[in-house]
Amino acid sequence: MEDLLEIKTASVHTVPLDGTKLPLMEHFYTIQGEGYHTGKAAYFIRLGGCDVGCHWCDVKESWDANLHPLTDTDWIVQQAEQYPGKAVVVTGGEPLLYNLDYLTTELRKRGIETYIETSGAYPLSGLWDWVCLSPKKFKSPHPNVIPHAGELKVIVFNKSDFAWAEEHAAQVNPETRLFLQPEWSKRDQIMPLIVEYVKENPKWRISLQTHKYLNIP
Ligand SMILES: C[S@@+](CC[C@H](N)C(=O)[O-])C[C@H]1O[C@@H](n2cnc3c(N)ncnc32)[C@H](O)[C@@H]1O
Ligand SMILES: Nc1nc2[nH]cc(C(=O)O)c2c(=O)[nH]1
Ligand code: SF4
Ligand SMILES: [Mg+2]
Repeated sequence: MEDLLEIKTASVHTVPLDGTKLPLMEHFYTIQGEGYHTGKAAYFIRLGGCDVGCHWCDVKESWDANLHPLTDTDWIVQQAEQYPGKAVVVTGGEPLLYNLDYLTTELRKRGIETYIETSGAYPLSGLWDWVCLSPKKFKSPHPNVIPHAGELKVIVFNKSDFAWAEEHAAQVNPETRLFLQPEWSKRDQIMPLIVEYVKENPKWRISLQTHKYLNIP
């Protein structure tokens, strides 16, 4: 019994606040599938841990940070450096749970552009060339993230999400690019509504999860 308890206790991460270690779920070089940078080669860093609780989340395996090994940030940066595409997408889970200053500083020193996918549920850390803010009903975005959004990418699960998208569009900068992305499991029902909505409200663009159609990570 005691052994078990010890193992359980030892598996709970204490993530250093200086960002020199991060819980890494997976990392892969692929094509950005969504949003403004769709089609661009990028190295993805997926950090474990999220408490936002979107019922339709397509990476629920990321939620428990303790399942994902605490990894030296220097090692992560070394992996990113090996690829010809000089852009990194930091995602999760919710990457803003962690201090991303060290990770992004080290990436930038090596001439790598830094992009983040975030719900904005926690304050912004890190130096970013592009912030994709995808706000959620389940935990509102932190006010310090909103002005940094290069793009606002709202997931449309039902009709009421259009009005909700407009509420957030009213809060971002006038230059922030606006995207509506169908929730994957509802795409067949929702896509025709998004098409009609964008034709009537052309400040919005459609974002599709193109990597899922291409069968790539
Ligand atoms: C898995 S999340 C991780 C980053 C961050 N937690 C967030 O939600 O922005 C990456 C992107 O996938 C989107 N996403 C997650 N589940 C989805 C689904 N079922 N259909 C469409 N987009 C989804 C999120 O809104 C976000 O833009
Ligand atoms: N190819 C590809 N593009 C993506 N854009 C955002 C993703 C994410 O899960 O954050 C993602 C992803 O998982 N794969
Ligand atoms: S905030 Fe992102 S990672 Fe967290 S549950 Fe929602 S979609 Fe999934
Ligand atoms: Mg994804």
